[in-house]
Amino acid sequence: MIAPVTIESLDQEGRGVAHAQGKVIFIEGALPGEVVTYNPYRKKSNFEMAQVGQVLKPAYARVTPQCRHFGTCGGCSLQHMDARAQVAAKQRILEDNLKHIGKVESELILPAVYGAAWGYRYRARLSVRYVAKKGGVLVGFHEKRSSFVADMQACEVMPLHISRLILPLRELVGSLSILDRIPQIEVSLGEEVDVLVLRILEPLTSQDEVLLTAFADRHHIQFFLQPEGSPQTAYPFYPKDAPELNYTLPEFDIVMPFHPTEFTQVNPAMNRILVRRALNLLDPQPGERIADLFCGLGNFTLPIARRGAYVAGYEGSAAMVRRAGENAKRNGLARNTQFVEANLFEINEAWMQGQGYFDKMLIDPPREGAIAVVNSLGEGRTAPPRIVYVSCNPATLARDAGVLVQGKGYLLKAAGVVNMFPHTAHVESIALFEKAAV
Ligand SMILES: C[S@@+](CC[C@H](N)C(=O)[O-])C[C@H]1O[C@@H](n2cnc3c(N)ncnc32)[C@H](O)[C@@H]1O
Ligand code: SF4
Repeated sequence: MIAPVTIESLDQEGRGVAHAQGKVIFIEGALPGEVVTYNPYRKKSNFEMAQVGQVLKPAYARVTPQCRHFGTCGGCSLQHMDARAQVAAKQRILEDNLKHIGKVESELILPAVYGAAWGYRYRARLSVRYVAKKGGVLVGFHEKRSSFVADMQACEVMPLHISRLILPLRELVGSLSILDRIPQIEVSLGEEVDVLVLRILEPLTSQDEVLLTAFADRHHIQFFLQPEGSPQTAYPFYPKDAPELNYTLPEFDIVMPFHPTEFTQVNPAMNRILVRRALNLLDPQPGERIADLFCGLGNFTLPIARRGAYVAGYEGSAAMVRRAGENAKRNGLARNTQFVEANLFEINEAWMQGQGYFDKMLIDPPREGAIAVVNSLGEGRTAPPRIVYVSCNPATLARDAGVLVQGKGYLLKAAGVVNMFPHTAHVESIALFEKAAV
């Protein structure tokens, strides 16, 4: 029998970490401080992956998971932990990454930002699969460590009215002629309309169209269809005259229209707080020239411009660059913004110098981080005195922080987490860097 272990910490996937017989054991479902038994499902010479067995001494933070699919569905990994304790654990993950990967410490730890723990998820990519054995169609996230679609009936992290659509959607797809040719439904919720993008590998029949139309009317949603590979090709199917898909940032008087397959932050309530915090740290002033790198549809660019600064937004997707330009116009901010298409993973110092001097810079990269960006910053006066870095991956933030602090003469003034993805292991964080006085 395997001896019980004491859990020392949480890893980046939300697993408990313990040591036994010279190996590191990563245990799903175990929390720091707990004494547990475990069942290994993968054994290597220096580590094991395991599922929790018995919890012999539970942590104070242990709670009963709210969702009946927790444990099977791969969408959440921390529902057995109190939501506030999750944030504290994520803060620790951020600090540990900064210390061990970046070899830096933040002068100030920003208080963590909390929001609603349930019903926050306004974007989701649901897989669809016809499973004869289950007697019909499944619509849901993948099961943990598997390509099977979970037999989901409701989802607690999605808004209730959308969670309630899961069973009707299963029935709807099951009644279509192409029930085994619909691999995915993308959920994209706005303030005035809820969109479901149906990926279809074969054309619909006229009877299918009648069924979709009736479903949209009954449940007050808009269907988009995506017959080809590229998400940008998705087009409104029914109703064609639905209100536009958008989110708003009332504090900055901004309306942000978007296409249902374009990147937007999954948690719009938290996004408002994230933008406010980023702007407070950046403190843009009229007359300043600011860069917004990985700007997407202008989520930070337009609020910065609203404060009177001139902002250059840089983004890799041509469609998003177009969208950001349209959004700037729409909000009366075209005159103090410019958007540039650039692959920011492949820039160098000469490119950065060619963009001219920036007083400040905001960086919000994908999980890979922004190593080329930080390496491209000059060491002298050409580098912006202040950088706000928004990150969805503490490991790459820590790596880039190491370059900024050890290689480019910045100080890490503040860092903290924003609880953008409750019950998942994802950590959203924000950091402020300033040039050390010379
Ligand atoms: C985390 S999102 C942030 C978007 C935006 N700041 C927001 O808050 O909505 C990262 C953005 O980086 C863009 N991106 C991904 N790879 C890129 C690359 N190599 N060069 C430039 N932009 C890239 C994506 O298209 C996406 O818009
Ligand atoms: S993603 Fe939804 S269905 Fe899956 S465990 Fe989380 S709340 Fe439950």
